[in-house]
Amino acid sequence: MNSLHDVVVERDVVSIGDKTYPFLDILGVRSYTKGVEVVLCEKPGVGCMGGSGERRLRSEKVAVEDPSAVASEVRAAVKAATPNAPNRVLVFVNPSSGTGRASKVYQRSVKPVLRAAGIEIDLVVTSRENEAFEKCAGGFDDPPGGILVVGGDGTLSEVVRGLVARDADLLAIPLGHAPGGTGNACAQSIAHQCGDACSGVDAAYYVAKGTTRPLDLLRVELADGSVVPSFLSIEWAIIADIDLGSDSLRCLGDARFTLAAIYRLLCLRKYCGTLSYLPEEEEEEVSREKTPDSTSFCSTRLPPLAEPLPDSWVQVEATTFQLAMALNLSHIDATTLLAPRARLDDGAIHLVWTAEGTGCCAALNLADTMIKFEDGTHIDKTSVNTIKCRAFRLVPSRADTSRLAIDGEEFRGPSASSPRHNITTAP
Ligand SMILES: Nc1ncnc2c1ncn2[C@@H]1O[C@H](COP(=O)(O)OP(=O)(O)OP(=O)(O)O)[C@@H](O)[C@H]1O
Repeated sequence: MNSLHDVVVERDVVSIGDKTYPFLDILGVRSYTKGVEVVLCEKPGVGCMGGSGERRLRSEKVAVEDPSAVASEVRAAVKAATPNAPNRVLVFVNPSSGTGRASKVYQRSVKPVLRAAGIEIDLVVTSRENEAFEKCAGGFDDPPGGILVVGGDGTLSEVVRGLVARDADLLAIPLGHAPGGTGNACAQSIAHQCGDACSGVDAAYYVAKGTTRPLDLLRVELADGSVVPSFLSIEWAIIADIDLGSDSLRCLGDARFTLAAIYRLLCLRKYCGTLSYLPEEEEEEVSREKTPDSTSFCSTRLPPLAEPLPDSWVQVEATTFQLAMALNLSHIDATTLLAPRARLDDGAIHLVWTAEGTGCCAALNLADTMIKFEDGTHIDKTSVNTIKCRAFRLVPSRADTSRLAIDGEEFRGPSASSPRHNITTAP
């Protein structure tokens, strides 16, 4: 039997000898004396087509007459089936993420997948805060075919901000997030929407295959005139206090959020300000000033912060809040499904707020709301308001000392003067 008979290429599958594999499951193939070894990355039990279990790496040997000819033919067929697969990927590993979890995820899951796919790895193990930001903001002589963050949302946020600071066109480089942090909201939201497992192997697999999905980016204008990109969330009120206030408990992993939530519920406070939004159907107002030759992130315009909002905006009646946050993605960590209807590229901001009072009843109701975050059923409660909008403006009252987090990182505005935040989507 010659090599041509050893390989039969069809639309979605390739047969080697007496074995048949979907192209999408094959990461690589190498020849040895008596045959070829096929490296596969499959969903357990069901091949590449279904199931939500974590993908697994395995290899299989198949005896063939002309191993090197068969290996080259299969490689060429796989390449043709995945034309966007990158040759080189920049990988950021934050060794401090998730109390050291990221380094293990890189060694055990990410590196073996990228290596098996024959992808060159430019590895940056961050040694301090802002290193990923500076590396991306510095630009690339030879831009990588993809960037994979092995860490948490904070490291991913540094990469996004760095790319935007350098040149918003760099956002065209595919980004991946291998969950190595504490919250891993981005990886979890992608897995939730795609019906996949939230795992390092899955994230590396999609980067290796060049499989992408568009993701909206929010443009946040702060009172000091700065503009910050956001892919995940804008937190204010109790959630910001829980998230930022538990930073010193990072060593506890996920448990830090539970402890901080209990403390905040026991010492419930009011958060004062005004919240206005541009309803989802008012799309034109945000998009009409986009110029055709620049990216939407840079060109989207909102009413200046010093100016009143047009009539098409809706002002929320309440002026004291407990919960008030905006989501671009469904999750804010692995188990908090705050915006169950959010899709990666729906062009909408999902606002969630409650405006109860203080005291025991309010605390118990809020505790019940937070328990329901796990499966997203909080949106069925009458005390929880959820709105899909195109843009919103948050103006904390002058006396309000609430913290503001963008993608989980604290941003301090010049709160003494005019603490306003103007936020829009740039899908
Ligand atoms: N070597 C390092 N030592 C300490 N901090 C670092 C280092 N490298 C990066 N950082 C900083 O660590 C911060 C937190 O990292 P990251 O968000 O990845 O992990 P996490 O907080 O555990 O996860 P999550 O944000 O998903 O909850 C980042 O904002 C980054 O600036």
